[in-house]
Amino acid sequence: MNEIIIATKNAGKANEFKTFFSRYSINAISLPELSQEIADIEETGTTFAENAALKAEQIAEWLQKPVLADDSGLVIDALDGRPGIFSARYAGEPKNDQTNIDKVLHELDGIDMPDRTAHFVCVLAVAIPGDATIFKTGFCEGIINTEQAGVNGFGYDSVFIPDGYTQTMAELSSDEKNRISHRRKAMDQLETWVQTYAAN
Ligand SMILES: O=P(O)(O)OP(=O)(O)OP(=O)(O)OC[C@H]1O[C@@H](n2cnc3c(O)ncnc32)[C@H](O)[C@@H]1O
Ligand SMILES: [Mg+2]
Repeated sequence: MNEIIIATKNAGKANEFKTFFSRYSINAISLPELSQEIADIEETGTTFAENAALKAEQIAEWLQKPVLADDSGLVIDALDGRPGIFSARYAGEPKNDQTNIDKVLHELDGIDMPDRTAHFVCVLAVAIPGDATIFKTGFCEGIINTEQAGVNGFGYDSVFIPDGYTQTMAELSSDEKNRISHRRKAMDQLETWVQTYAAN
């Protein structure tokens, strides 16, 4: 079976990519599954694209193989776009989904539903040794609930209600999330590349 390395240590993301790539009979392999230990890449960029490129290009260089990286995050309008590129570590080190959620809910305290609009962003970078890096972006619009609900997914899913739904992303099945998510939308943009890769 064809393989692709996914430059992530986030198990939630990795599982979503495994599902997406299984449609093309491609085995998506995340960093903790490799036999060699891969050091953390510092996400020093100022945009999702810069951080996605840092992750994909450094690991493609080390492994001399095509590598896909995902840099993603939650952009909340009432917080001037925060946590944005800082989503993973919004409440500081070590990164922790629950303390990040607590911080966001606290900062939105007193803000009514219509003003709690937000969107998830996913930027994918595909780095191929010797080639120009490819970038694709996807969005998922919604609102931040006043309380947490649901246990599926990861990150901020338990407080994010996608537009057109009454449940949080964490109350949706993984199939449903994978149909509407920012990550899925970005993967849809990458479809032509993935089809070519699968055929080789
Ligand atoms: O860098 P890698 O190793 O891929 O893992 P990470 O978790 O640090 O990933 P990012 O740097 O891209 O930060 C993304 C953060 O944005 C949030 N996030 C991204 N996609 C999400 C999703 O589908 N559902 C909920 N939260 C998400 C979540 O807090 C992630 O930790
Ligand atoms: Mg990260």
